[in-house]
Amino acid sequence: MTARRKLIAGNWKMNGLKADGLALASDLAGRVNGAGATAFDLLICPPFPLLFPVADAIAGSALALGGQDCAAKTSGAHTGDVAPTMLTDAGCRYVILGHSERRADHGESDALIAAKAAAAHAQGLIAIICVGETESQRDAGQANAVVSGQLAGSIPAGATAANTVIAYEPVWAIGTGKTATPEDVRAVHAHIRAELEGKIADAGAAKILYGGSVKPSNAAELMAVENVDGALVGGASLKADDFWAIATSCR
Ligand SMILES: O=C[C@H](O)COP(=O)(O)O
Repeated sequence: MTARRKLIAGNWKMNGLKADGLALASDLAGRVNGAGATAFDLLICPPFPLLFPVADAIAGSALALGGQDCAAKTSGAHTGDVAPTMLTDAGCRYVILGHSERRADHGESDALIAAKAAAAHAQGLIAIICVGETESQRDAGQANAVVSGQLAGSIPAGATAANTVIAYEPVWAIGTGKTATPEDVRAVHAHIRAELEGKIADAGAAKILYGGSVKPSNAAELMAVENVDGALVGGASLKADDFWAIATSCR
């Protein structure tokens, strides 16, 4: 099996003001700095207004920074949008794209997500492309088909294992406390691994994260599942102790 270093990503979503974000980021940077060699890379994705101050707070640390979205365009008359260059200017290495909350709240299509990912790649960002089925789709036995369609439509030409991470997030498990069973996760991640062939260069080295109610009590079991190469964590990433416990459960 290809060895893939774990990535533990914290998606703060629309939570926290400057003081909260700086305290959390500084706490995590201190833990990363003091940990020595780890089995994981740690990433935080704060809301846009916090990127610059958080970048200053974690400067010199191995804690990585990412955005929660970016535009498909590089600049211009696009009110409210944030260009990939603005993320790199703020010190970001990663950007989350196609999160189910963006797909639902903003009507983002697979084609738009692919365009955003291509724009992110052009600026040297690593795109974390999110996929996952709803509860009704799972109940109808469509989980793999839905994920296949999202992968086919959302991964741009030029994607490689170095510039693209896939996050499998079953919508029904996000923020609900319902976690997919290790067997559910194993089956979908194996399906995604097979689907990446031909869509991502060096597909066997591409990371596939699991997201959806990951917490300290279930992290070790989930992170041990084959083809689970880390986690995309929402609620539990807002508490340093919980997020660090999830990360250090990686072996
Ligand atoms: O991006 C993170 C996911 O939506 C998971 O969120 P959650 O850990 O709060 O369920």
